[in-house]
Amino acid sequence: MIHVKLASKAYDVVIASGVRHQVGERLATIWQPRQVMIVTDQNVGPLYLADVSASLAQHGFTVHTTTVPAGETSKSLQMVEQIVGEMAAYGFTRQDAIVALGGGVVGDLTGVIASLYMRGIAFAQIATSLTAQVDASVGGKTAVNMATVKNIMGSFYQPDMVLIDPDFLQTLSDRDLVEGYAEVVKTSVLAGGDFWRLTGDIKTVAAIRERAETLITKSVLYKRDIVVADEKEGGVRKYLNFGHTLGHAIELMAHGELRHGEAVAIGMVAISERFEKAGITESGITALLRDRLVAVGLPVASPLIGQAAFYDHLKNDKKNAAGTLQLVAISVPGQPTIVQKDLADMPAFVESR
Ligand SMILES: NC(=O)c1ccc[n+]([C@@H]2O[C@H](COP(=O)([O-])OP(=O)(O)OC[C@H]3O[C@@H](n4cnc5c(N)ncnc54)[C@H](O)[C@@H]3O)[C@@H](O)[C@H]2O)c1
Ligand SMILES: O=C(O)C(=O)C[C@@H](O)[C@H](O)[C@H](O)COP(=O)(O)O
Ligand SMILES: [Zn+2]
Repeated sequence: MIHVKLASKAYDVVIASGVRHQVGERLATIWQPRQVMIVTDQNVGPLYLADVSASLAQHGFTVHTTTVPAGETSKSLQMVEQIVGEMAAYGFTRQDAIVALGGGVVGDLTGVIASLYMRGIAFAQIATSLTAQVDASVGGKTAVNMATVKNIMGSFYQPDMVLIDPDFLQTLSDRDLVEGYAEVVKTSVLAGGDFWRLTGDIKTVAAIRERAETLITKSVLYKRDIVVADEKEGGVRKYLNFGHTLGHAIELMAHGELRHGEAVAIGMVAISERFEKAGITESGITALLRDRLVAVGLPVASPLIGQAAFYDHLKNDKKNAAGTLQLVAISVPGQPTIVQKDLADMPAFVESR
C-alpha cells in the first residue's frame, strides 16, 4: 500500500495480486453505499466487469456500467457528454461515485467526468494496463483530446483510491505491456540509482512480466513523491513529461498508428540525443536509454520528426509559456533538469543531432 498525502486530499494506492476480487470490500472502507458508475472499454469489460460489478453489489453499492470503444478516440468530449447523460438519467447525485476499470484511456476519461459531474464526485481507479498501473492512475491528471491536440481539456482531480492488481497484466497483449514499459523506463531514468540499474537488467518482454510488481511499486513510489511535492506541475512534476513534448507531437501525427508509450519512447531518445549533442546530457546516456527501449521492441526513431506539422504541434505543449518551451533533459540518470528553448529555435535544435 502506498499512501499519497496531498495538501487537499490523501488516498491509498493498493498494489496487490488478487485485489481485483476485493473491489467492493476495499471501496466500502472509504465510501458509504451509493450508486456507482463503472466505466470500462470493450476489451476490458468482457474480462473483468462482471466480477468487479458483483463485488461492488455484494458490498451494498448500486452498480451501473458503461462500456466505451477501446483506444485513444474514446478520450473525447463527446464521450464525456454521453456518459454524463447516462449518469443523469440514472439520477446520479453528488453523493454517488464513478469508477474507472481499464487502462490509461478509461482512467483519463473517467477522471474528467468525475471532476465535472455536478462539479465533482467521488472517483476510484482500477488500473488494468501497465501504463495505468505505473503512471496514469496515480497523481490526478485527467484529460480528453481534440483530434489535433492531445490532452487539451482536463483537470487535476485526485482519485479516492487506486487499485492495482498485477494479475490484470496476464490478459494484456505484449504490445500494450511494452508500451507501458516505456513510461517505466522514463521513470527509471528520472529516478536514477537502483531503479535505473533495474531497467538495465530487463532485456525481454518476459522479464517485464516477471518483474512487473517491482516495476509498478518503484514507479508509483517515485511518482507519488513528485506529485506530493508539486501536485499541479508548477515545478518538479514537469520532469514526468520527459520525452512527451516531442512524443505527443509524434503520437498525434501518427493518427493512431503509435501508442502513447511508443511515441514517448521515440520522444525520449530524440530529445536525449539532441541534449547529448548540446553537452547537457552526459555522453553515452542516450545509447543506454535507446538500448533499454530497443531490447523490448519499442520504436526509437520516426520520420515524422522535423516535418512541418511536427513544429505546429509543439506550441500546444502545456509547458509552452509565451513561445518558450520548457524541455526536460536528463543530465545523468537521476538528475533531470528543465531547459528553456524558444519555439522559433526548435527547427535548428531538432536538426542539430
Ligand atoms: N493521466 C496520466 O498521468 C497519464 C499517464 C500516462 C498515460 N496517460 C494516458 O494513458 C493513455 C494510454 O494508456 P494505455 O496504454 O493503458 O492505453 P489503453 O487504455 O488504450 O489500453 C491499451 C489497450 O489495452 C487494453 N487493456 C487494458 N487493460 C487490459 C487488460 N488487463 N487485459 C486486456 N486488455 C487490456 C485496452 O482495452 C486497450 O486496447 C494515453 O491516452 C495517455 O495519454 C495518462
Ligand atoms: O503525471 C504527469 O504529470 C505526467 O506528465 C505523466 C505523463 O506520462 C502523462 O502522459 C501525462 O498525461 C502527460 O500530461 P500532459 O500534461 O503533457 O498532457
Ligand atoms: Zn505519458
